[in-house]
Amino acid sequence: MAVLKRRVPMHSLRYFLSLVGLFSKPRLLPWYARNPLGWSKLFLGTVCKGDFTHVIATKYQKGQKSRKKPRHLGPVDGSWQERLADVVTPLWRLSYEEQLKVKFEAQKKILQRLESYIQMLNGVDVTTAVSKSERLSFLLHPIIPSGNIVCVQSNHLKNIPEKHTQVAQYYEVFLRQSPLEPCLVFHEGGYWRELIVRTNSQGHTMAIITFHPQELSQEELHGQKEIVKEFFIRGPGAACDLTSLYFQESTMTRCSHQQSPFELLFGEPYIFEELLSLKIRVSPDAFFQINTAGAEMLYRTVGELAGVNSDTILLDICCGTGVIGLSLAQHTSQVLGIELVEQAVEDARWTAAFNGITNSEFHTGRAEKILPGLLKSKEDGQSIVAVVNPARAGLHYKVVRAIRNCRAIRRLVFVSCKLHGETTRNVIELCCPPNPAKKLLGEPFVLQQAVPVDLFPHTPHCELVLLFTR
Ligand SMILES: C[S@@+](CC[C@H](N)C(=O)[O-])C[C@H]1O[C@@H](n2cnc3c(N)ncnc32)[C@H](O)[C@@H]1O
Repeated sequence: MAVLKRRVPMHSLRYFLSLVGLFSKPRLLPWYARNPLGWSKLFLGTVCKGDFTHVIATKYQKGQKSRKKPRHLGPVDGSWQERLADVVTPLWRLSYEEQLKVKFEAQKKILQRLESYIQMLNGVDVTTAVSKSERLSFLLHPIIPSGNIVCVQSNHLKNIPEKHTQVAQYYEVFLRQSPLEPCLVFHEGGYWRELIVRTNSQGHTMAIITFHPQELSQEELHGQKEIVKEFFIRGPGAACDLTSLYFQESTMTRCSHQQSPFELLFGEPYIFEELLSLKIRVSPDAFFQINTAGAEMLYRTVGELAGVNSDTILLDICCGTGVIGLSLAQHTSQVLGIELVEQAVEDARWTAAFNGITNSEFHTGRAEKILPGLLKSKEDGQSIVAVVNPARAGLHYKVVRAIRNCRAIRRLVFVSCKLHGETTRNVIELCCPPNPAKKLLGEPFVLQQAVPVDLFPHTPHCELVLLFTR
């Protein structure tokens, strides 16, 4: 059995005791464009060609004849370890310089397609030589490398810290001795589901176990919690020296704290991180960037592009634990944060109070519900800078519409972890000519600058910071 990380989530590393990931189809990545057509065709994945695994495998196995082998009997190309590395960290064979080049070109291609589409919407003839050229009308900065590349040898995957590997390995020991089956495929039963490990720069470690209770009684469930707690306090797992162990009983694939509470089995309830001179509190349900040094580079970039001053109201939409707004609070008149996850908002309020920040206000709930009303109450001529940092699903169209129709917002910083699908639609709706049918009435934004920031070395993921003004 191997301990695998199945995907690269934004806020933590999850481990699954399953080889399922290795058999999944190669995922297509959006870096190869064909002809620019409609935006949905352009950006929704249908025009992608190839994937990193394929490209790298081709590069390294030229001249080798392909052999057919049954998929379940053993590795076809290279060792299992290499295949796993190809799936989880497809760029691992490239030098870091080469990785940055690949990522920069990928971001540039996406921006070129986006720009020509926006030009087309605005009536520019995209067949002319200038618009067909590779030049962009806005400033695309060189990619900012990850601040701190940590290449720890842990299960041979370069993006997993040693501590995470250690906790995952002890969890595996625990699972092997448990009479209850692990839950490998959600709908196929089993109890022990995911392990999420979070570490901070001081080495404090929070582990969160999600567990499917199946038919267990409350008493039996209590018994299991005691057993796993004992394993990590006094049993072999004590070697991990966990700062906290959380347990979430979960009958859905994903549950918020409200749906099913994170129960602290032992230790400290929070983990703290030092970033941009702030001490930040992080709860188990709150998002936090996985690469703190890289995140600092990202937030500095956002701060520079936001260009706030003491008269500015800074809107931090999808603010998580509030780091972006709070790191700029002293340069603004007020910070207004909106965030869906209640624990993250509580963290943001705690962080503001602990760091002596008194000009911030955080709202819990969906941005699409809160923002329109919040903007109405601020229509007194004061300039507003908006920063949006949505999850991969992008912003709800009501958020885009509220921003677009608020005259006080002349400057917008959009942090995208994946300029794709809905996020591309967001950008188009921010920049297209006024469209009464869609209630997009305000002046269009113009993309001025784009800065790719690499938070995820060895993987194809890259953050992109976009500055729009009007
Ligand atoms: C990529 S994270 C960014 C968080 C924060 N800016 C940071 O850097 O830590 C996206 C955040 O958006 C929140 N979110 C998702 N959907 C939302 C919605 N409809 N309204 C408000 N926040 C939402 C998530 O809970 C998550 O905290």
